Amino acid sequence: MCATQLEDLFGEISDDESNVTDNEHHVNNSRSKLEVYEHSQIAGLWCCDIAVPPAQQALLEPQLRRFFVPNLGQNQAMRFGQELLPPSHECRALLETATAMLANLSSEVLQHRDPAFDQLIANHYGPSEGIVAHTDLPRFEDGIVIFSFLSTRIMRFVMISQPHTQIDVVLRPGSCVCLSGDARYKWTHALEISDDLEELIFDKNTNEWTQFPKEERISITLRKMKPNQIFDMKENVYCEYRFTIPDTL
Ligand SMILES: O=C(O)CCC(=O)C(=O)O
Ligand SMILES: [Fe+2]
Repeated sequence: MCATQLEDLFGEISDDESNVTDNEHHVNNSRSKLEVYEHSQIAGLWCCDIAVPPAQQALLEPQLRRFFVPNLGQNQAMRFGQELLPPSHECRALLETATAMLANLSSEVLQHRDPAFDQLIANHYGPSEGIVAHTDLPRFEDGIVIFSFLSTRIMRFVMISQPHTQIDVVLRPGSCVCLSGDARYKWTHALEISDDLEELIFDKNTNEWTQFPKEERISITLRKMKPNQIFDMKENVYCEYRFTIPDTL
């Protein structure tokens, strides 16, 4: 997708790099004009702070909420195949952005895979909910894209070979990360499960710690299954990790 097409979908996308620190490996992704950078400490973690501009977040919110039935405790939904999201303008743009994130990866195969994604997991978190440390299952290809909505949360990455190496990545509403290579296979990722009502986040622009209230959060994770994996899904052996609400996986 070219820049103009993405701008048609999402409106004008800023090229302003002024609030980005020097130690991040920057890529001016000419294909999409998304401002994408590789995390300075986690190889293969590609970040985009403004993947979904605020106006589009507002339009997407009611569409994403349809994945969940909160009063039945249904806080997760999975989709497989070609129709992962509702056929709306905003959802199409979301998928295009996710696909554009793959363009940063070094593997040509990952950059051009078709379909780019055939599995979606939508997660709804309350303030005390999270997800335990895990790596995504080997049945998924490399190149996993996670969008964040509604509130800011910290995703903690831990290097598997050196568990004391822990890096907190701030996931703001409208941001997106792509896990590939080391970030996908050599680090676990988690969202803290605790009754704390706030999270402390280090703001690299001001060099100060800020407290963020933990609020409702929705994430959309897009992945591509490895060949011959769909059948296994039906055997209900999908996940090795659990939410705080039992029986969701
Ligand atoms: O909800 C998120 O931000 C992360 C979800 C995740 O890691 C997963 O479903 O494997
Ligand atoms: Fe994950």
